[in-house]
Amino acid sequence: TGSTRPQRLLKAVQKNATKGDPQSVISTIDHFCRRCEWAMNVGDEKGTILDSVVCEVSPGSTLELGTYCGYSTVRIARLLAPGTKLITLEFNPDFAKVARQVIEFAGLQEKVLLVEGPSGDIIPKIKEQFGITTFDLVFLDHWKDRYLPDTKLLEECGLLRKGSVLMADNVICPGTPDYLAYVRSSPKYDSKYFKSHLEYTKVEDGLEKSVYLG
Ligand SMILES: O=C(NC/C=C/[C@H]1OC[C@H](O)[C@@H]1O)c1cc([N+](=O)[O-])cc(O)c1O
Ligand SMILES: [Mg+2]
Repeated sequence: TGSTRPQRLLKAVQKNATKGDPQSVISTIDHFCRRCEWAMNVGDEKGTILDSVVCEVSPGSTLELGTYCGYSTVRIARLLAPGTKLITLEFNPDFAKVARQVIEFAGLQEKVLLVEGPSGDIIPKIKEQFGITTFDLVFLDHWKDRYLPDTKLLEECGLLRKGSVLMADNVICPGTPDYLAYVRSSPKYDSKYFKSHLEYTKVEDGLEKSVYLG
């Protein structure tokens, strides 16, 4: 049977990027998505905004929801300080298989813990299983109807602290209306919209940065 898009994206990385060079992996994926096949990576325009927030927060502990092919995993992990880690959750085993290879090709496997399974099941186990107290940064990029329930779950599990930053992709396209209404109206959050475009297109999309106030 034929290959899948994630597999073709991985082949492009293995062929064109430089092993151990995260920037070349990022550039190769962006080129592949612009010139060959669109794929749902956060992309270079929103990625630059995400980079600036990662650098500002300089997180000791980071959670990513929705790994897909590992593009944003590489973007974030390349900016993390030595000794700090990123936990990324992916439900789809085929995506996880590709992502592991992309992350390894970038040479970032020591900074990344990829956990396969449904976020709703994994989040309540994170404290005990991975020795995390709270997350300094959370990047939400998984199923759009899971952003709100998983955010409430993070609160309930005591995984957020005063100042924890949530960065949410796709708040306009495909859209996460219930999540957006929640973080923009709740007194527990200070929320700000970074207007941009859907990856590799001219369609409006953006990132919502929400600081947990405790
Ligand atoms: O569904 C999106 N992301 C959620 C990913 C869902 C898949 O990955 C996690 C889960 O295994 C599921 O199979 C998405 C969709 C678009 N889009 O334009 O359709 C753009 C984006 O940036 C997106 O993150
Ligand atoms: Mg996305």
